[in-house]
Amino acid sequence: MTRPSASPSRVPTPEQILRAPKVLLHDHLDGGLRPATVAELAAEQGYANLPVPADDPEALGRWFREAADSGSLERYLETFAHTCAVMQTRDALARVAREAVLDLAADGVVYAEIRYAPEQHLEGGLTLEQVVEAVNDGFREGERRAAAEGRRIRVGALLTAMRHAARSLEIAELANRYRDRGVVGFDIAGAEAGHPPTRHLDAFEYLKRENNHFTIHAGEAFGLPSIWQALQWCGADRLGHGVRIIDDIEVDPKAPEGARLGRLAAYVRDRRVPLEMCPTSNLQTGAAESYERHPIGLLRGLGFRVTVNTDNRLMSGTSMSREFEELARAFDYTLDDLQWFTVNAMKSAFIPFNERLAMINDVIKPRYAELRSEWLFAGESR
Ligand SMILES: O=c1[nH]cnc2c1ncn2[C@@H]1O[C@H](CO)[C@@H](O)[C@H]1O
Ligand SMILES: [Zn+2]
Repeated sequence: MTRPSASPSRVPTPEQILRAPKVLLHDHLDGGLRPATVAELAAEQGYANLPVPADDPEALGRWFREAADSGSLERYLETFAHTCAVMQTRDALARVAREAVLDLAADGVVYAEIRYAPEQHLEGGLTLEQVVEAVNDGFREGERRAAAEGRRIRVGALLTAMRHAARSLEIAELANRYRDRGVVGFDIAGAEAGHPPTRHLDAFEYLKRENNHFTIHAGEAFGLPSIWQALQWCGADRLGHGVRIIDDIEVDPKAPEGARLGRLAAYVRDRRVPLEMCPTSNLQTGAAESYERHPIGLLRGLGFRVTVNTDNRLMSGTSMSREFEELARAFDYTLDDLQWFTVNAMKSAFIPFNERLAMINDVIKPRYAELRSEWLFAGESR
């Protein structure tokens, strides 16, 4: 049935996108600092290696975006040395965590899983446990303050192990110890080429025995073998990025669906494996050429369980709203499409099923319905 007014099927305005409830599954704590916070923490702590003088946060923000805009994941990752450097104390970690929650809430995010690697925050003498507790405290404080401002948001932590290092089992155990205390799952990140996920099999097998959840960065800088290992050897619940699954899909207008799926792509789609896609980040690391040519358009059309994410808000100068705006512009997405991405993300979250369902039915759908019905009252129908 076509709708009586063109409005609901139009590309939503930035203001509508901002107000739409959003769900974020892939966001790095050490990739989402406010530039001014990086500058202030550096000044406070006497960190002298910032690439730009600490009294110019705007230039600092620009530096992060430009340095990350490198065309390679390895160079992109070098910028994290500066954010991690100023996140080595309890107070700094709690502050960064609190601000992340407030920034997401202000952007209309209602549920987020934020990840970080505890092993990268030990230089100031904190233990792994103290790192997790500092971040948890910051998240809870952020939730309280956001609620006091009328923006309710729920946040869970994902503990990341660095794939080039050898602490993944230890971090998996840490995630398991804190699983009912703010931590909802586990991840591995870092340079992909040369560091296959199977190096960390003991960590994944441990988490499976504990009935815990994990996602794996795979199919970003490296292709199908990485995705295949993450799913079939490691047993990942979700894929971080996963964009290279496109290599197993052949576009063919004569095929029934307009494309032919290889065995792995078919498995990913048919098993409803959630793909945590991060379009802007992919443009920066060279994993995609442009928004218009980003694989998300094809994958959404083929019914993969695609979600939209920010990855690193500082390095990509982005937000959930910005990612949605770019995609809406590139693919003519309507509020229905944005709701579809959002429901996909909520279905794929690592919190209990009843809570995911309540978020979908009692928060996400009613608010999208409200947004979709606004045209009725805008005078356009008369
Ligand atoms: O897109 C990415 N691919 C792989 N690793 C990443 C990406 N973004 C951030 N990190 C890595 O994850 C660590 C913990 O948050 C960051 O310090 C960074 O090294
Ligand atoms: Zn990432």
